[in-house]
Amino acid sequence: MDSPTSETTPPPAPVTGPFVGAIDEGTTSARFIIFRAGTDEIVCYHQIEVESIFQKEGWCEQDPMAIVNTVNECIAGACMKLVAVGGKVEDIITIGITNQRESTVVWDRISGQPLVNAIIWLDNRTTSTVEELLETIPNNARNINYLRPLCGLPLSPYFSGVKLRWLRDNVPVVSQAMEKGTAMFGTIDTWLMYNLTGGKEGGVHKTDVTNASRTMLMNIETLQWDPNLLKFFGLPKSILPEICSSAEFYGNIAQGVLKGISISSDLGDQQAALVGQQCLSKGQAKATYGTGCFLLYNTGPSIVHSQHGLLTTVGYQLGRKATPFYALEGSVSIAGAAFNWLRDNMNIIQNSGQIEAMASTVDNSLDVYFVPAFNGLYAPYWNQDARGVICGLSEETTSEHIVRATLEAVCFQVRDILDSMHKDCKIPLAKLMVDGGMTVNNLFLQLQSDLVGIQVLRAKIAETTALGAAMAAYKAVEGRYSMEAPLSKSGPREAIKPSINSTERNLRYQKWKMAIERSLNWETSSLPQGEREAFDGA
Ligand SMILES: Nc1ncnc2c1ncn2[C@@H]1O[C@H](COP(=O)(O)OP(=O)(O)O)[C@@H](O)[C@H]1O
Ligand SMILES: O=P(O)(O)OC[C@H](O)CO
Repeated sequence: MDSPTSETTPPPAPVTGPFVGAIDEGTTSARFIIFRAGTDEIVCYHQIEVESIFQKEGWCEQDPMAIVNTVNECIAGACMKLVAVGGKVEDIITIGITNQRESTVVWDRISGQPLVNAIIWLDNRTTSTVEELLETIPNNARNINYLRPLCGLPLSPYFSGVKLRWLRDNVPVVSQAMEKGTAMFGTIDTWLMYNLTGGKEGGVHKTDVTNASRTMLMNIETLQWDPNLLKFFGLPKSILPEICSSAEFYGNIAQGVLKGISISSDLGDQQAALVGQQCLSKGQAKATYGTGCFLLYNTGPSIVHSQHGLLTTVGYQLGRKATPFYALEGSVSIAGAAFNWLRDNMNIIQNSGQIEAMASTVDNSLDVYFVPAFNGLYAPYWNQDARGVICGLSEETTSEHIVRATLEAVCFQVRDILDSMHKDCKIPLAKLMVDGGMTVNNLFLQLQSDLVGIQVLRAKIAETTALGAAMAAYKAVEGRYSMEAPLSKSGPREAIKPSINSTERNLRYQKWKMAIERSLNWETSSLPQGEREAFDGA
């Protein structure tokens, strides 16, 4: 006999297409998300963590085949869920790719197999490569900004060109393959796309302007590989992928559940979030808080060269003939990753679900300041010799204060970047769109608003990065997608306003700057003169 509820509640209607899929391959996890086409409505998704390998101090690698397998598992998992709710996989009209940027893969053209593990963007092994490259700059200038006019970036271990040069100099199997012309280079988008479209059996070798703009090898004006940059790094052009726009036909998927479906977009994850957040006009900015934190400010079609430590990067180019939009970027290498460290190395937390509750048990951080400069400091300092410090410890300090200071560290780093953006762009930012894994934390967003003194607007959906890739893919296929107003299933953005006064804010920021001073140039082979004498005399 039917229960009363089954008489009154009809079974849910099966979901109907068309759909657009997005692969989001982040540093911590990969996911495949299926959106209802032309909207921000998530129909289903599947997410799996990706393991990082730490072989030596400062090194961070991932297994390229594990990345491909994880993405394939995510695709299969999400498609199963789609079918379970009555949707049809053949109604996925196209997919897009978005990815952790700068991470570097080199593989063999004949076998299609990786020659080494992927060097992840966070990896710091190339500090000595940067030193060597600085020595080659004319007139003994040793200027980290020497290449900025060409590529918009300072010389730093962060970028793919430096990692590739390290591989050439240190891994014989890579240098030999480069010489023989059998090596292929790609960032994670390129590697995934090559595998999805057939691998050694005709897989495409392409990237997009946003990912290419993070290699130090692409000319920021021509959007092509630059012969002078290739000469500086001593790298052959034959290993590089073709640079395409962020929204166009890339190729068809060769096998698996999505066989025959096209790939129509490719964007670095931070640029995809800029699109997904609808920051499509000059002057709009967003911050994404994941493993790292990345603040991008849309500068429209103009290239703005930062005088204050920010990066000039391509924001997006939505179609072969579309005007490229540029962005100023402030990159913070350690944001959510600091909590992974508190969990895995310090045992202070067991999972990220505890962070907000723990930090809320105390009213403040009790004057504790944590600079998590594990692999140097990125924007605006670009100090590869900085290392982490925790200052202001007292007998009263508890784990809760340290957890709260870790949240505040991310907020202060964003203040550093906003101050630089203000100096570069002259106009102070009135509000900041935010997204990413850390933004589920309400206390964190309040602290962010308090410590920078502006309104923070939480994204309507958590998956803005994937949404940006899906929007770009749909635009490539349909052309008519209204980027300014996607059909939105969710309400207005939640606004968080500052709750402390500027005197308190500025006082706390001064303390942060003192903590920063203590972290800079820590990694040094020789002690400064005065300190060495004091030590010798002891
Ligand atoms: N409630 C939380 N509070 C603070 N940080 C969090 C919270 N939940 C997750 N995180 C952090 O967010 C990061 C994961 O965010 P995500 O956007 O998925 O990263 P990615 O795109 O880099 O893979 C992790 O480093 C984790 O420590
Ligand atoms: O993995 P995420 O989301 O922190 O992003 C990594 C960045 O793309 C690195 O530049």
